[in-house]
Amino acid sequence: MIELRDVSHAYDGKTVLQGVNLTLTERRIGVIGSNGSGKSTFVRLLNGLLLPSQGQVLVGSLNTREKAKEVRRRVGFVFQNPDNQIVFPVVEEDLAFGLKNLKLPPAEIESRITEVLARYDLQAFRQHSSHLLSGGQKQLLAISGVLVMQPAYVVFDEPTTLLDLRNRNRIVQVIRELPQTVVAVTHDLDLLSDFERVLVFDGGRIVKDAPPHEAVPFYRELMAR
Ligand SMILES: Nc1ncnc2c1ncn2[C@@H]1O[C@H](COP(=O)(O)OP(=O)(O)OP(=O)(O)O)[C@@H](O)[C@H]1O
Repeated sequence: MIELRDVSHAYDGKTVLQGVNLTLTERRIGVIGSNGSGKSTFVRLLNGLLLPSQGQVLVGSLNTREKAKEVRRRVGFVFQNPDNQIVFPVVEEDLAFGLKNLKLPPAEIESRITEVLARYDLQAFRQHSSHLLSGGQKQLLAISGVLVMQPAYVVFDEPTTLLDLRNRNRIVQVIRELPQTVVAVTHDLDLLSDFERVLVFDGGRIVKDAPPHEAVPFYRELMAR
């Protein structure tokens, strides 16, 4: 469970998120809203990438303000652009980085990397240059880098925006199959069809919190005004 208690956030004195009180227990939670409505700010608060200017964010019993490292281990974050996430020049090294930081035994590191590469059909790319992968493969590698850490939650910030339709469909399938709790910011409304809960942001506030069959039409109407 992730809980936000009276959370607000400001950048340089300008409030962009206000009065957010939420308990997130569902397995699939979507976040939609216009450009600049506060979606990315909201999801960055969930894993302690950002700390709230006011209020508290709790992941289980962990306060993001006090337990940043533990929170980040439990809440993985996949950025819109995999180039911002892929750090190492070789696929295998990129996947091993976080695991080595955890000081896991080499055999455990090896088995986690082998498993995730097999899961996403990337075995042939193990020794490949990570930055020479295709856009879709890079997004899979970025997701793999998060999954090897075995987080309980995975947050996606616009995971399909940069992808062509085939790769977009692949990533949608990957998200569907994840056993983890997923929170996804998206402008790709079809992605949300099987989600349980959708939060609609407008001007830094949540203006609708409902299942997709209610929240998506509400958002379409809001954008048509
Ligand atoms: N690091 C920052 N410093 C200052 N202002 C910021 C920063 N990040 C975001 N903002 C501002 O905060 C507001 C909310 O931005 P945020 O990125 O959370 O919105 P968003 O809903 O994710 O938008 P988009 O759909 O365009 O990605 C915007 O006005 C944005 O310009």
